[in-house]
Amino acid sequence: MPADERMPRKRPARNTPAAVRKPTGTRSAGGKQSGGRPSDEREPRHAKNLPRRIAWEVLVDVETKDSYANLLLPAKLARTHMDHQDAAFTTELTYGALRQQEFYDAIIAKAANRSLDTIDPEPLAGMRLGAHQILSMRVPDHAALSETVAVIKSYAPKTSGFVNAVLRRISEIDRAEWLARVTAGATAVGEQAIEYSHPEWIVRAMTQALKGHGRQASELQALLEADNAAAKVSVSALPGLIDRSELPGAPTEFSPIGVTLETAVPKNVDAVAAGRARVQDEGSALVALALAHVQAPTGTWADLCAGPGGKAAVLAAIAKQRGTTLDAFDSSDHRVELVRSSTQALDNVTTRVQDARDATGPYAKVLVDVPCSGLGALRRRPEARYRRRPEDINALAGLQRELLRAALDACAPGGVVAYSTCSPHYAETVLVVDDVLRGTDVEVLDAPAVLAEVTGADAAGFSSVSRGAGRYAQLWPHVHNTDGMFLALMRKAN
Ligand SMILES: C[S@@+](CC[C@H](N)C(=O)[O-])C[C@H]1O[C@@H](n2cnc3c(N)ncnc32)[C@H](O)[C@@H]1O
Repeated sequence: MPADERMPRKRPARNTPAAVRKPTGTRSAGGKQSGGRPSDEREPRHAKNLPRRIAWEVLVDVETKDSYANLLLPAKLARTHMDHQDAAFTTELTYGALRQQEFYDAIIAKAANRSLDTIDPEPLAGMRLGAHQILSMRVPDHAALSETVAVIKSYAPKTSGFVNAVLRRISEIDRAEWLARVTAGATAVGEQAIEYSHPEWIVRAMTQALKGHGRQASELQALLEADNAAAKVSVSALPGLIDRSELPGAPTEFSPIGVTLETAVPKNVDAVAAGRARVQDEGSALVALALAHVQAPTGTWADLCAGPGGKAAVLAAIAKQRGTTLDAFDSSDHRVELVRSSTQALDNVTTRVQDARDATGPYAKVLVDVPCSGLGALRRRPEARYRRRPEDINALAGLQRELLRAALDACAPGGVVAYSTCSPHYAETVLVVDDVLRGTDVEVLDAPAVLAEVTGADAAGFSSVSRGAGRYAQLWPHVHNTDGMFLALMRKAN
């Protein structure tokens, strides 16, 4: 395929208003597929059009089986022998179509002149895939159409004419004109929801999060755009096991132990395979590094919500350098298994399948990286935004508070607790810490200043300058190019 097919097309500036919301769900029309999908085992290794076929399969499974694209796609790619460019093209097709699904669905509903819940998942996935190539990538329209329809023809032949007709209609006008049509009459929030494919409640929550953490509401567009951009793949070199200079890629901007991989595939990096380095968002690395950096009494450290083990691996590596050990808890067997794998190169970790609310300690340092909505990591989990519900925030609020209280209880006098989320949502971050600390003599440490010492960057850039006198830290995808991690550091009284 020509090189420029693989490049995302630069998005033109947005314009006008209106509504339309996609329904998904049970389908009846659009033709039932009759070809059936082959299992991966039967795939010809160098099948023509493999990127589009794999992308289409992932989209169908995300829609029909609630699969996670960030788990399914790498597994499928690992079974092929694609070169780096084709793998990147497949990833852009899949993640791009998912990230902008609400926008494409609004367009498909208009172009097909029918409600989406009357379209079967297989042709719908083909339309989303085609729409992404036509409206957001530099794929020539004729290739986007014919190659996408060819995939549908092989596996759902009775629907290929329908997919072809809809994609043809989509290709007749440009993205800006479609945007104007599908947003005509929408409220300002509704318009942003469609244009950036974020459910309205998330648009509102992000606006509130920006304001709540002391930033400008005018940054919203940049934040939503960052959620729709491909996230870099970064790897952390576990301190004491390997130096980042020994890894391929460029040094990360903030984390002193990270590199950004440009062309290397993580599983092909020996140090990753051997457990001496780990794929990890830079923001996650910074949370672990910040806790490790703060002075505390000697003694064992704990990670109360450790699975799958990214931060635990960094903490354990540093704990080993300091002659101490890490207790890693998780309530899920499977997640503890992942922690064992992430810390395979270290011998100072005890894993515990246990509800961390029963942790006893005392621990010198405690990380509590609580279960959260994940709204800060939408760029890495492209379908998560459609699965999350506003009520999830309240559902997690009690557990988040209980886990933070348990962390403080399990912490030794004079010890340090780090509370973190991969969400900037105000109710999961500032409100939890403020609530739990009210009436206690726990000291809130200056997390932005600690991050400044770890990174060499200016503390103000990390600060959540709302409550907590600027002592909480909030990272942002559109500012730091990291996941949206929140960090509060606290010292228990002696
Ligand atoms: C945000 S993830 C942690 C990510 C991890 N720190 C990392 O960096 O790889 C939250 C974890 O908390 C675990 N969890 C949820 N409730 C828990 C509880 N009551 N006790 C211990 N772990 C819990 C979940 O199974 C999940 O693995």
